[in-house]
Amino acid sequence: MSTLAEKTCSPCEGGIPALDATAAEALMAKLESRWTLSADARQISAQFAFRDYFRTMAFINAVAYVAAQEDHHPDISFGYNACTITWWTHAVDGLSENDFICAAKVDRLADGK
Ligand SMILES: C[C@H](O)[C@H](O)[C@H]1CNC2=NC(N)=NC(=O)C2=N1
Repeated sequence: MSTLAEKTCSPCEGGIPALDATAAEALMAKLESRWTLSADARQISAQFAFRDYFRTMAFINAVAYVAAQEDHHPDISFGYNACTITWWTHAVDGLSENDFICAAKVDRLADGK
């Protein structure tokens, strides 16, 4: 669906502004509809449901692999058969394009594309 998934994260150590709500909303349109933008436009998150604990953990490990490759790391919460992935860029205390690149890569993982 998205060429965002073909991009690579840029190292981010701050010094740039976070995306504003308008820019974040424009990038949201490139992600699958499972993603929601927080009310303050500083985070995006999505929930993923699975049949069992093993499948949930397998997906989380795949996301962790993407995070390690991109050097950009999500917050992840999980239970027996679901997990929530939240992306934000600590260095800018809000969203950067990196978050959307990683979310698009997670969409690709989840949808087998
Ligand atoms: C240099 C490197 O890009 C930074 O330390 C990265 C590591 N992973 C990161 N992950 C997230 N989510 N936000 C960051 O600001 C961040 N910084």
